[in-house]
Amino acid sequence: MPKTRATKKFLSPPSSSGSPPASDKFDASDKFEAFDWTGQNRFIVPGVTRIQTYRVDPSRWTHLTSKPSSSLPVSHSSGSDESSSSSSSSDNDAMDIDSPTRMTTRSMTHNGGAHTRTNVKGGKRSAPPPPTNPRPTKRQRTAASDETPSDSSDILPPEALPIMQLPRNLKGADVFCLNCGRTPSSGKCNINCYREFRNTHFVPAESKIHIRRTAPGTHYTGLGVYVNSDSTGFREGDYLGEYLGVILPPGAHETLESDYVFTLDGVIRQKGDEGGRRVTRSSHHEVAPEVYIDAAKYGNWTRFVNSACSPNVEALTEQAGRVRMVVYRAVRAIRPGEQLFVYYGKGYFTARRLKCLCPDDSEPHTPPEDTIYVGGKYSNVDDQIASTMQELRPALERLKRQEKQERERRERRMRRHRRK
Ligand SMILES: C[S@@+](CC[C@H](N)C(=O)[O-])C[C@H]1O[C@@H](n2cnc3c(N)ncnc32)[C@H](O)[C@@H]1O
Repeated sequence: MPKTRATKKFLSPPSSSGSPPASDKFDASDKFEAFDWTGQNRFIVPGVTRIQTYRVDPSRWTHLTSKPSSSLPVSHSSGSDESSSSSSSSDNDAMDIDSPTRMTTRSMTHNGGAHTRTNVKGGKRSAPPPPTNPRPTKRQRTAASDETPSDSSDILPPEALPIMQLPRNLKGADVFCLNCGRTPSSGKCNINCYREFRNTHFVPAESKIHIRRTAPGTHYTGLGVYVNSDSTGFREGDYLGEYLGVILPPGAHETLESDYVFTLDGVIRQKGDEGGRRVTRSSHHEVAPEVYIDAAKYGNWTRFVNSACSPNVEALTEQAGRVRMVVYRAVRAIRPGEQLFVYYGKGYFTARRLKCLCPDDSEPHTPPEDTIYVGGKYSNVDDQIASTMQELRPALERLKRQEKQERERRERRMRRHRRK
């Protein structure tokens, strides 16, 4: 089965997201509407019963950020003792993931990225280092804090980027649907593969987790995701959930001041296949652009997963059917009471002039240099890119050979035709 990592990349300018929320009380009047993950009521989750996505109520958002901090009702031990702090949390302090009316967040803006899986056999993917964003303009800052959903012109149609048209001549062992094992281009693998993949591979993580404030003080990282103490926890390799959000058009992330943007690495595709629709016929192939999933305004519980230098969760890009998705998967068994952590990478923190406050270190610290967390270990970003390119090369060369053969066949046919 081909596997690719998604690299979580964080691209945004510094944010002040380290400060505690102004209010830590959640009540039933906090309204959170369920949306599909594009915000356009169209996307692909039908048939998946436990998926819940939320739009954070804009007025609540403003309310939270404009009010001065109130005292915290429950104190948690900080940093390394995350699991014990989690189990000591009171009900008031926790939001059950199944209770959207109690869910809330702080007004943070940031950009992220994900590890990538590709559809190329053995293809392990890592993303190039994130571009450094310019300081946002006033207009950009205003747009980022705008309470209304992004202008619809900013949002690609749901079928656009996550449903990538795969190169038709990547065949046989090259391209698999992770669900059915068929080649998407065979026509037999379709959107149902995505649904089935979710239904069969994902554990019902939503029923095992809750979101609550992390330990106040030095290691305060806002809200975090914890495994319920009365649950069985997760096993290594469990698929926990999909990173949901608004799909941004290429380049849009550069102007956004969002702390929630995940990057889905590009895949090889046929030139002209834009957003899963064949636009022109062309014999050229290219690596499809990265896709950005912004969970600042639309998303699910995965947006609350904090970063740690030794994470227990990894972000992968999976391909099921023609759908690519960023998924969170447990890299080790995760016990009840533990907080879920994914590794954001150093770039995230340096771009925001933040120190990592993860429990792996008793002091605020800078995460490991230029690394991404792939396959249970840290790897140098450049090495990962090089090895990814190395892995892609045979597939690209095969494509070129196939194109050449096809061209020659066509020319022979034409010649025969002319002779007649
Ligand atoms: C994707 S959000 C995670 C959820 C967030 N804690 C919240 O309350 O919405 C990323 C933000 O959480 C905080 N954060 C997460 N991990 C952190 C860490 N290891 N050190 C410091 N801040 C962290 C930062 O403020 C960061 O911008």
